[in-house]
Amino acid sequence: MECITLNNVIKRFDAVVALNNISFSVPCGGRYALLGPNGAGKSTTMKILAGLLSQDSGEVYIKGMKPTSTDVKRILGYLPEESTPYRILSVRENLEYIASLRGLRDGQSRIENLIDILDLRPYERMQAGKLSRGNQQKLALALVLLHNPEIILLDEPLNYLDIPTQERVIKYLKTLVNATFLISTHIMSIATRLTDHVIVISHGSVVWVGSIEQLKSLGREDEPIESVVVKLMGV
Ligand SMILES: Nc1ncnc2c1ncn2[C@@H]1O[C@H](COP(=O)(O)OP(=O)(O)OP(=O)(O)O)[C@@H](O)[C@H]1O
Repeated sequence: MECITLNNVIKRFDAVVALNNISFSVPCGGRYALLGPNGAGKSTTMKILAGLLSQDSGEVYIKGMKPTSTDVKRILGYLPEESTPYRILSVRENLEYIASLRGLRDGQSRIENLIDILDLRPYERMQAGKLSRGNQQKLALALVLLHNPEIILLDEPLNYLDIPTQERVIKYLKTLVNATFLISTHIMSIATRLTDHVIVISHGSVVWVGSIEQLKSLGREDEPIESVVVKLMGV
């Protein structure tokens, strides 16, 4: 079954065609990276999938449902590229507020667990607006993962994180074996560690889809995977 589907999606911002008839799908349980040069349309795609932007034409489904539907909001976790938690609430208050909005029965235990996994314990009483950028990113990730979403859309998830935290986050995301992932990133090592398939887009259209193994096999022996991706992007 497909958990993420885009069929012939077009999105314009005035004269700019951000998405130009883009189509791809991610099977349920799939772990896909979305790669593309600056301005290719990755964040626009993610925002449409999260129900925050509407397409001009084409079809978009999350598990067969429209992204704006309440049922999708229950099962989807979306991390935007520049995520900002509620600045005047503390780390713990942010988590408690979202747990309560989502009506989570196991909210308290999930909050404790994520505070530990993301190493937020020393900052739990600090206002989010006073956190370092990296600690804000950790909180943003915790807020996205709090309800144990089935479909996880992450736009540059490891931005600002120090290396030990990157490793913790990678380890944790790997434990979520039943979730469907679409991860937009510019960093190939993040794609290869967190996903097993890639969708390469350029100028708002898909130019290549395949497994990381297939991607590697396109290059010469010892050719860095980044170099293969650059050729596919046509930049
Ligand atoms: N709100 C907006 N208003 C006008 N143009 C926009 C808007 N959002 C995106 N665009 C344009 O749409 C195109 C695709 O942008 P998008 O942010 O989706 O690309 P991206 O692949 O995420 O880029 P990057 O890797 O630089 O983050 C770009 O030309 C961008 O300038």
